Amino acid sequence: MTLISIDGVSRRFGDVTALDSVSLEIRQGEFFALLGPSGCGKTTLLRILAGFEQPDDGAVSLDGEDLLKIAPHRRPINLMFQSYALFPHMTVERNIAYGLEREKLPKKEIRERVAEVLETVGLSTQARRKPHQLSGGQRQRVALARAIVKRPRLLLLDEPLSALDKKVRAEMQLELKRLQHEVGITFVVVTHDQEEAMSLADRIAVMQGGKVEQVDAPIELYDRPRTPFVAGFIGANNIFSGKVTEGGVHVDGIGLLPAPKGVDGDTALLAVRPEKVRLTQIAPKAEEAVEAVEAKAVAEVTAEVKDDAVTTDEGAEPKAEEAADAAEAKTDADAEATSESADESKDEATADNTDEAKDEAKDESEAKDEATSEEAAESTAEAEVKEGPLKTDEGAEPKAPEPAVPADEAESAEPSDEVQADESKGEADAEADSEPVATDSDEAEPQGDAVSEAEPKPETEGEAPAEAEADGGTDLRAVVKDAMSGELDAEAMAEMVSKAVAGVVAKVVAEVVAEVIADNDAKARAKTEEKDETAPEAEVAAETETTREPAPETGDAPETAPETAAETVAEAVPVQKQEVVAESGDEDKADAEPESPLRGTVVDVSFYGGTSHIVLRVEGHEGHVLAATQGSARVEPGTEVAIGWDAADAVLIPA
Ligand SMILES: Nc1ncnc2c1ncn2[C@@H]1O[C@H](COP(=O)(O)OP(=O)(O)OP(=O)(O)O)[C@@H](O)[C@H]1O
Repeated sequence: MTLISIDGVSRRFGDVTALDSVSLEIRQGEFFALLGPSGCGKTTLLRILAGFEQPDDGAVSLDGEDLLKIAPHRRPINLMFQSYALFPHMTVERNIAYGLEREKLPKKEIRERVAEVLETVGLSTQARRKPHQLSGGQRQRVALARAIVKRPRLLLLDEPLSALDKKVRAEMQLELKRLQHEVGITFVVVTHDQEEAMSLADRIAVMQGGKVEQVDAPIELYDRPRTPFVAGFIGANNIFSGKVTEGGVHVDGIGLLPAPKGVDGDTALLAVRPEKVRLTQIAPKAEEAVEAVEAKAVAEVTAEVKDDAVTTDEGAEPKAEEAADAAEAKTDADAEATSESADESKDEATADNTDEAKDEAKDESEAKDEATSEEAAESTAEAEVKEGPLKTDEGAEPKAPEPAVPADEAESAEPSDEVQADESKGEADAEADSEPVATDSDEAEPQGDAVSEAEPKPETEGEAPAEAEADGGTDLRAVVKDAMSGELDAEAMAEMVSKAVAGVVAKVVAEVVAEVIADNDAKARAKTEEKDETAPEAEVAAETETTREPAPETGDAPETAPETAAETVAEAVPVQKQEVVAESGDEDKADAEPESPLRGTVVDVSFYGGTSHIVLRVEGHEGHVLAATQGSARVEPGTEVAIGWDAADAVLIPA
């Protein structure tokens, strides 16, 4: 039932139009809010209801009776001021009783009504205090008690909670709502605080520039804003301006965004709430997958090396274990670190004089003579590596990267870094170069030649051991052998084991990369064929999004280092296959929606109120796109994401 009817009310102050033909209805018993930015005319409308201001045009009625003809003090309306306007020299109960005393009601009735209202606002024990002896929240309750004790039909509250700090304000919001229900009085609150209006009011009139933009329940205002101003003013929103088409809203510089149906050809705003935005991580997931493969492979290979050393030669065990431990500590060492250390070793080795190199060669040949037990260990290690998770048998094995200078050209070439590396190994070593991890079961037999081929130590030229395996990592057999013979100190052993592990890991990563690329390429082809038969426009978008490196025809690995391989995986994995990092709403619905062309970068992630708030930068879009997800988001600044939403979750607003 309508209590107050406001019809075409205008109020001007000189050049300023404070109210411009405002019309709205306030229902009996409801908690109504006038919400809008400073200067939009809220207070002027409140003052007209209270009788302190007269409109230039329009009509206002209460229960169908012309309110404008009633003198302010005779209206069944009370106004609670922002400042509370308490009498400082009077006690709490006298402040509350004041209005009733002015009406000359019987003292007994006044006492009973004051006691009742003190009970309602929870101030019975503070009845004898003066305002300065109360907290802000308590003073606000006294002002409220004084307003409701007269039992008005309508209570007007101008920014009632603005003088309170945040915590007390939250408490008083609840208290105000409880009171309103309890006393059954119609409340009209003026506020510029949308959170306050949304949490207090049954319905809200959103005002802007002296006009009412929309009157609705809070949830409707939030879900179905009807004007651009309301869409931007109530809560956070992502707003895009574009042209309505059959497939969505076309935004210049971005493309076709998912949107509900509208009038084709109209210019409109598309509003999407942050919690409706779905983020799909593009790159990091694939990198993580590669890192996980690397870490797993390194750990397993290291374990193999350790086990072999323990079981085959007790005397050499401490050194080998030390080396393996050091290698384990280096599990996160990537190819870059490996090449860095290789460079260092090389520099050192080049600086060594020839005598030192000769000494080492001599030591090495002595070590070969003592090698029987080491060779046994070596063959065990080799066999284990072949049977383990790092499949290296020739049929399935991706090719290792080619050496920078082929071994058979090394001798004739000018001495470069690569040439030195090849020379150090000699001709017999050339085959081992292309197969850094043993792949032939015959090699499991202990053979003097195999030891010689695998020997990472320089023979004549003084090159560092690491150089000998520049094409794919140090041979594990040689590393284990040296570790057990105690020929090299622990630090050198650690470095070599690390390089050997890196070489094996590179192969495994390359293999995985090749599989993923081939898989994704097949899927992308299938998708393209599917789209050929359906929507031609969608095909263009899909092609733009999924243009990737061509997949190799065979299982051959790309000739890249592991980190490059990781990038390739990231590029090759279609967006649709990626992990959803922030999402709300019905997941089933998402499948049927056209994909949004939006791509963005996470700029900031903050967590408050149980929600992760994600700020994204999107090329072609002014300002940021906001996303929100319950709990902690699995996304970090810098992450590249695909941004989408269900068309039904977006709102189309005529521009
Ligand atoms: N007595 C007056 N004389 C001149 N201009 C006035 C007067 N009262 C209000 N205005 C102007 O009318 C417009 C609306 O003012 P009003 O106080 O109603 O806005 P409001 O929405 O309540 O703002 P706030 O939230 O800042 O209180 C403003 O531009 C204001 O400057």
